[in-house]
Amino acid sequence: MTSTTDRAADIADPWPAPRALGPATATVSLPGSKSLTNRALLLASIAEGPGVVRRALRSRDTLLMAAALTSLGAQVDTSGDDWVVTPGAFGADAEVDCGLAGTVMRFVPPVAALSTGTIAFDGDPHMRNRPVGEVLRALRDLGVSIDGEGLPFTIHGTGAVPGGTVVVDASASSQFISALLLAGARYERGVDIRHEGKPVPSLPHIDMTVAMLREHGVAVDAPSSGGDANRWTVAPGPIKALDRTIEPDLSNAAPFLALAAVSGGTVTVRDWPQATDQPGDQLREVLSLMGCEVRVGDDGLTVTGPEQLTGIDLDMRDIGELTPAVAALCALASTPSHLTGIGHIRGHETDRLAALARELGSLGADATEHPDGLTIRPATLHGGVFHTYADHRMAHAGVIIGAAVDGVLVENITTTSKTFTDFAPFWAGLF
Ligand SMILES: O=C(O)C1=C[C@@H](OP(=O)(O)O)[C@@H](O)[C@H](O)C1
Ligand SMILES: C=C(OP(=O)(O)O)C(=O)O
Repeated sequence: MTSTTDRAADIADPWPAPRALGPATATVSLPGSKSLTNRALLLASIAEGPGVVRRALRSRDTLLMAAALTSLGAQVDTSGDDWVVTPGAFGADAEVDCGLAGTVMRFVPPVAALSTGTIAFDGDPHMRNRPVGEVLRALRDLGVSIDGEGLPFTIHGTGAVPGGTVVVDASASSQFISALLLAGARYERGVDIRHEGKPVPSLPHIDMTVAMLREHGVAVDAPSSGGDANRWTVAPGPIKALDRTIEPDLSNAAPFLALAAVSGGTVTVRDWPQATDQPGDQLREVLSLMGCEVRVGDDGLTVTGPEQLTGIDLDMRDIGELTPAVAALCALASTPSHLTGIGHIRGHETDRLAALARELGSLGADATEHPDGLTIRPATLHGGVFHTYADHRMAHAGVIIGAAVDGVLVENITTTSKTFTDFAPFWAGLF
């Protein structure tokens, strides 16, 4: 994990991003998915018996999730690659550090509400700006006692949650819906959630939640499986214990595949699943649209970059977390790009639309932010410092540009440890 001293050193001494001097060729095995690992850990902690999360991602976000569940009363053995989770009585008073992990700040409170203890939540300085009020409001409506409207907040558990129907505006984050669904089977009446508001982003992440709940034997109705639009229900009942294996993180594949795209090289990501709920799978389509050759074979997903990348017009509402990497590719494309549907990513690890426009612009890109997206036109880029705002995916954007442009320095490269421990040496090893 990155210490405060390491972070200070990174800021004083930004990391020279390796430059691809010819077509890059690489085959990589990537660490596990953050979204799958944190859902798997949480569900295992409230299941009927001990479970195993194989090939769990070991990174800041997942260790924070393991620590949070442990402080509630579960046992999470993170000593090997396969993490064993033993549910326990949730009764101790606890303090939960959310770090900068949306999945911890949104997913843990609905489970903490099952405790008889008092659970206090806080996190990194920027975490206090990220939206969570709707989750807390919904939990109050479902019968939970909470002090606070946003981070920091405290849950006063009584050992049971009545549950029932609730209306949520999830236009700021799909995680609001996933959070309530993940705990809902353990509520006395389950949950019946209706979304009211602008469209919900990142819908594939809610489908991931629904699929994993069903694998645990939970009965779920969802719009994507024939249910009413904007309505999700979970029936009360037991959560089966499971032994499951985590897929590689396909969103974190973005910089690696982008390396092929910007260098005209060929990169293979091993163990690309044939079928998956991860939105990162849509990189196949995005990279094809930009002119890459993309094929899935027995060895994984292979991308070969074109001579020149083509810009794209793309609604990214479903795949907002891919925006920094895609925006970096757009800044290197020979035609304009319009990325839309992503106003909500202003509430991610940083305001990603503002940060991308500023940082790509500081390297010479013609990038304009709009309320719900970015326009990026062709321009000649140059070196300079790329600031990351403690955002792992901003760092990915920086290294992608740095692979194609001389003299790019990425500030606070170790912020990548949020979802990828030792990213910098791994990335440098490809050059
Ligand atoms: O449920 C999840 O695991 C996630 C949902 C998405 O959040 P938003 O809906 O807030 O974009 C995504 O961006 C985030 O990286 C992970
Ligand atoms: C938005 C992201 O993370 P979080 O889970 O913290 O919301 C992300 O990883 O791009």
